[in-house]
Amino acid sequence: VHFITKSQQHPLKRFPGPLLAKCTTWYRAYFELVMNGGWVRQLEKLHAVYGPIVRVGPNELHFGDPRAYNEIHAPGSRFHKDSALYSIFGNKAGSVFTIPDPQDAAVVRNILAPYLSRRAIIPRAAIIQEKVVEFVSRLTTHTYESGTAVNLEHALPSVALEVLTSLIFVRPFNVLSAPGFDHPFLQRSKNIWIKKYLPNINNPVLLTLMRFLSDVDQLAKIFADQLKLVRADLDLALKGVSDHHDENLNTTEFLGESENDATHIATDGPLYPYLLQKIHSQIQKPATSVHAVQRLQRLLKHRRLIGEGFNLRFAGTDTIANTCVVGVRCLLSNKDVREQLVKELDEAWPKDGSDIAFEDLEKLPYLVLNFLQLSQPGSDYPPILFSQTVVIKESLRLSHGAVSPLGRVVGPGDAVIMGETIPTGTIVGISSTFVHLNPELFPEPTKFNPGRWIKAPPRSGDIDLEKTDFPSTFAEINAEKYLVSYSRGPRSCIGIHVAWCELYIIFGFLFRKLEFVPQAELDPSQPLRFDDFFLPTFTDDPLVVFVRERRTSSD
Ligand code: HEM
Repeated sequence: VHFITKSQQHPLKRFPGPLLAKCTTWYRAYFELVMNGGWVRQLEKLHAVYGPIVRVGPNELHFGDPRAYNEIHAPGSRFHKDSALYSIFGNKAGSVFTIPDPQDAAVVRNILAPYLSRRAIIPRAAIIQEKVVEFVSRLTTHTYESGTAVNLEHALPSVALEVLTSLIFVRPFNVLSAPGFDHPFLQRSKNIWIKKYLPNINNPVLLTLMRFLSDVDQLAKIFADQLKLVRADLDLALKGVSDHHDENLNTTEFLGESENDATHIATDGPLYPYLLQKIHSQIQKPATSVHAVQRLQRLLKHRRLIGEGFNLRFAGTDTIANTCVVGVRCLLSNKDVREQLVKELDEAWPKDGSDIAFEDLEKLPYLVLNFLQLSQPGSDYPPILFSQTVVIKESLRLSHGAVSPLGRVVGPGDAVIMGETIPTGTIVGISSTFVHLNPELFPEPTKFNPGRWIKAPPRSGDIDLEKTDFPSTFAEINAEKYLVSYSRGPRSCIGIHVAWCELYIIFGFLFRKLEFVPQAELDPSQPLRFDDFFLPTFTDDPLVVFVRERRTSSD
């Protein structure tokens, strides 16, 4: 917690903001701790009062203009992550996610990238499909006749966790079988912010306070159980290379001298054998400097390897689940869009009773004249190829990725953001909601309208889509630039290919195989709300449905 005593000398003095926020970080803490994640809603109010750049802390600025997103998260940016913010995710071991310096993070990202690449995910799509098919089959017991509706806000996180752990671990977490999809591993902390403000949780006084404010004890046990599973998976991989290991692994001892050819490292198996071999092969490369070898060896520490696996388990679960919950909810309350999607899935699905392959789902070339007419009545655009992609993009837009501003520290040197010189060391951020809900970029921003992602082919006299800087209408923008759910720049999501593959399969199978009947009617005008960093976007109606199997003539 920082207090500013000589605010008149402060380099951020010229930026407007509430007096209390200029003096202390407890201003923000109040919204994060007491209002349980109400910070983003408060930011909206602050921008309405103070304009596009607000001083929201003694050393922190928040931007309200969507253009700032791509400047703060620019390709090649050297800005560090705000370590106070990321300390809330810090297990002791750490992982790529919590490394502040993008250059240090790049070392780990380069190791993980081939494993999470599109090339590596294609052979593993069958694993995802198998789990999604199991999920679909479990959902089918929740029929109207059985009287047991299912809460998809629990069920969808279950399949996301099961898929992710099946992809990366030898032994998946096996959460799908929990009654009502209510597995303890799916519990989330009610107050994740506490660690940011009270980082030294070993202090007994702070620990007592944490216990009072949070659900720390119960969650500690749930986390410990999951850590045990991750550790067992690592141990299994280590067994594969040696019967012995300790905290400081000597890679040569474990993997032998011969395994130094990166091309033989399997990217389509579990995480740990891949990681061990990949790091080892880099260490073996003759060109690797002593410094780099030391850095790589640090990554091989037992705790550090566990940290990486544990982080992937979290990074790749709630994010996917949130996108699915938002997308399914919006599809269920938008009959026209849903029917169009289902019709196109039916047309694309093999007619021999087998299931569609991921690569075919991904490039479903649906003819969408009807759809386009729905979204742009009276338009004279020719028929356009459409795909499930736009439904997923719209779900990603409305689920935002992470809603809390992903704080970055300006430097080295001052930076220019939105035309203003920002002094080095300043924490800067912009919540993705300020991009995704901007009405100039996305007219009627709270409305679920996948048609908005269909880029009409330019006609003579149209402006150049790529060159236009900031649009006055959506048709003029390069919209992809403003879909920031996976963030942008050097710290953007490294699991994006895994995520897309999962989303295609989950959406495709759910709507091809099942029909959902909400227990209570879903009101499409209900605003999607968001609290906190992680928690799903939601409305006041829970997403409780009865399920019916769909049969078509080809089944
Ligand atoms: C719809 C799904 C997903 C969304 C919306 C999403 C969103 C994001 C966002 C916004 C970030 C940037 C966070 C930051 O700046 O601190 C991020 C980072 C990350 N994501 Fe994802 N993610 C998704 C799925 C996944 C999956 C499936 C995986 C792994 C298999 C994954 C692994 C990671 C990792 C390791 C990082 C940290 C990268 C770094 O710090 O350099 N994500 N993700």
